[in-house]
Amino acid sequence: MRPTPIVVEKEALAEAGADWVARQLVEAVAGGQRVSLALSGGSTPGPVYRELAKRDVPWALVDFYFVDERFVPPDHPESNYLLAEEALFKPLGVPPHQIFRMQGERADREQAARDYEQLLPPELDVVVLGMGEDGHTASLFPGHEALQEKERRVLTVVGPKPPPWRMTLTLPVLQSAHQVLGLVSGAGKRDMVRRMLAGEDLPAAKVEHAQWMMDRAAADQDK
Ligand SMILES: O=C(O)[C@H](O)[C@@H](O)[C@H](O)[C@H](O)COP(=O)(O)O
Repeated sequence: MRPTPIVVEKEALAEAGADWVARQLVEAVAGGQRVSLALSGGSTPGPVYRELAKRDVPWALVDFYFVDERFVPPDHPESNYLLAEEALFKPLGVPPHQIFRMQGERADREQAARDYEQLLPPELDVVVLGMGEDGHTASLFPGHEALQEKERRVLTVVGPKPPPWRMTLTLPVLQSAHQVLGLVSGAGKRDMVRRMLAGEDLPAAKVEHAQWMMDRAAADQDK
């Protein structure tokens, strides 16, 4: 399914993004059933989440998941959980049982990913994605083998964007989601958006940088 671009002024992105997510959530819970919302990290979604926290949504029916997480503790400045906690969970007073956190603090990264797979619903209802200047989304980087994964629903990866070690939903999960919002802001991403909308293959994401990150991650692991 091809994405439908919605172009707004940068200052209007938070409002437009919050309106879109709130609308999907309200429609999804119409019959009183629970709805799943999966959140990305990075710098773009924070203002959207803060605006979303002001919207009139039956939040008691929303279960919060994560698109990806860096392998850092949940109180680390680079944690995607911390971003969502400060912008959304705390303002809304979301109870812990509605939050399905990727456990980035765990030493056994592979087991943490497999455990998260068990928490995921068969299909996610609403997913918020970002996009890097290299075209990555979630922690799925152009040229990375994780993009070829067809079976696993959650993988650990080493990415070229630090922090290196991450846990990420895979394409099958993102592609089976009912509603997906891609939040993209900044002139530096314009060409990547154009290439993506044109269906072009994106160039591999700075593999040498990724190699450096892998070497460092391996060295960290050996400590
Ligand atoms: O954990 C992450 O880094 C995000 O999930 C990632 O996929 C993000 O959406 C892009 O890197 C864009 O990040 P910015 O919004 O900071 O440009």
